Amino acid sequence: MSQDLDFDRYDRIRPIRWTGDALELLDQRKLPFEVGYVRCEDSDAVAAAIHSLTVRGAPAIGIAAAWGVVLAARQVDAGDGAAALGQLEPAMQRLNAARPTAVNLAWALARMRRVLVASGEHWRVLLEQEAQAIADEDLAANRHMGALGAALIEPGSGVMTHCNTGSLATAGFGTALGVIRAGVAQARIARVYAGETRPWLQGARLTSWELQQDGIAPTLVADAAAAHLMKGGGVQWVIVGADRICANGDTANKIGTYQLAISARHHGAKFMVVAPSSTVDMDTPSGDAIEIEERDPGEMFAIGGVRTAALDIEAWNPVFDVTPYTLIDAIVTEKGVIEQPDEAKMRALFGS
Ligand SMILES: CSC[C@@H](O)[C@@H](O)C(=O)COP(=O)(O)O
Repeated sequence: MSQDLDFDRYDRIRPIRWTGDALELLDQRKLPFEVGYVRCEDSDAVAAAIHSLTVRGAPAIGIAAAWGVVLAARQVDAGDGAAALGQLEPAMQRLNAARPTAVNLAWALARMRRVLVASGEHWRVLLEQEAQAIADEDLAANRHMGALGAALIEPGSGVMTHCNTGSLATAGFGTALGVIRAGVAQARIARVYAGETRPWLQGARLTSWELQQDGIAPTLVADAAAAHLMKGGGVQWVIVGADRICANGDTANKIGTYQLAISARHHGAKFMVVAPSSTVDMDTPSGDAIEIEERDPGEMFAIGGVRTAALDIEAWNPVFDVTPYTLIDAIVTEKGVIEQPDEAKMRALFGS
């Protein structure tokens, strides 16, 4: 099925560009009104870009961090990889601290560490090759997951998605949005609803814009409209990405995902999580052990620089939540699909 898709159609947006001497990041704070790249010439600039959401989405921040290590290596004078690792460790720890919830960040840095430990005098070349491999593997995984996820959807279905999980959040094509792209191309999906995703509006600004480039017209809904929409029967599948999938299948994703899962179960809609295996964290037993990022409450007081909240108030701004595995109907990864996930099925596919 995936061979039928013209992937080049979907490969126009690239949030991360390696120029050979710098990392260029599509500035997602300004999309869709300004399309421009921020140039990072050292690893701390990459860490700052990850923290500020200039680059965002679990796979994309892992890829950016890997290139950040390549940039950090420019400041290092070492004869082999093991010696370089000691000098690179502080920069890697600053990259890792940029955002806590998406495991792809730590996963990509662990891959870079492993390459350093195993490499001799050619460690710089091998490090750069590893960063490119992380990006290339992500794109290939997304294309494969698109076909696997779409196959679960009955023709003519309505789907709802949350946040942005497309090319902007990955090396290309997207996770949940990849399934939606494939599903629309195969006429399995007839309607796409995108939740706004307050407070940062990834759905309203990014997903809507990204789907427009493909000629897919999503219907934007307020996050608060989801239950009402599902009650009317307009949604057969909720399809979302993930920032961390635990050993038991509990899944952290953008704040608001959990209430979509509850609402889907209540209304008889199915709930699909789509993520590469780099998002699976078998070392975290359940969602209770995930650190949930809390961002500046100021993000909730204004939209586009215009104050929308009363003055002198307090706000709480957790930016992820955990959906329990019992509310998930399918976890789609490039390694395969787990329906009605639980720890035994997770361990069978991903080992320990
Ligand atoms: C393929 S992206 C999967 C998730 O990273 C995505 O759904 C999400 O929650 C992104 O959050 P963000 O805060 O925009 O980085």
